[in-house]
Amino acid sequence: MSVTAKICGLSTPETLDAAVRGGASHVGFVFFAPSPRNLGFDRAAGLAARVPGHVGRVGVFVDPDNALVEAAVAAGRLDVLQLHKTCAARRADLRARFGLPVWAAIPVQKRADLAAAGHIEAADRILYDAKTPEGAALPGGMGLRFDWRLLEGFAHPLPWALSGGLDAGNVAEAVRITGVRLVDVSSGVETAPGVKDVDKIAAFCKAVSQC
Ligand SMILES: O=C(O)c1ccccc1N[C@@H]1O[C@H](COP(=O)(O)O)[C@@H](O)[C@H]1O
Repeated sequence: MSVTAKICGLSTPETLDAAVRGGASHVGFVFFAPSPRNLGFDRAAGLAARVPGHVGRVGVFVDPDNALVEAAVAAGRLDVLQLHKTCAARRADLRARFGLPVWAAIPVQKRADLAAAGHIEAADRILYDAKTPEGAALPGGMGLRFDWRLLEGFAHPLPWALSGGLDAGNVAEAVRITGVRLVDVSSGVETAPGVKDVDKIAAFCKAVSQC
């Protein structure tokens, strides 16, 4: 079975096109004001229009209110809600309200963090992401990774994806260790926070295609 990629935090037509050209299965649009990748609705609409039908548009949110999600879903023509720091009750509400699948981010640093997956509710996919430091401005998108060996042999209760510190040079190892089939990258295809790079996107997609 092949491995697919989500390229997250896209904000320009050139880099979005590079992700599509590279064969990404998903593209990610961030709607979180403190992020250097935060998208305005007009820009999101322009990018969304370039995404072909076979590529999923994922909106990335941090405990969002309904108004934000409503505007983002409309502008970004979202297919998926990726929710960070959002409790199960709120995930259930958003899933029902917008009729979209929910990816629940689980921050991982140590084995005990995986317990959250065991009793996950109101999620269609788990996204195991590296835990960012206490007090960090972002719950993801900081290029941090966790020990992938924690996922070795883990009984995943749902479809799942892996993110956190992936790049073209390490994604094959992450796939080999964890067996993941959907990898998610942001910082690893950037030259600076929020600045995506066409060549790095191409290299990441190529590395994933060879897994
Ligand atoms: O990318 C962001 O700015 C961001 C903001 C708020 C929540 C999540 C965010 N990004 C997600 O973080 C992971 C991993 O990113 P990285 O490759 O380590 O930089 C990915 O799932 C992004 O969707």
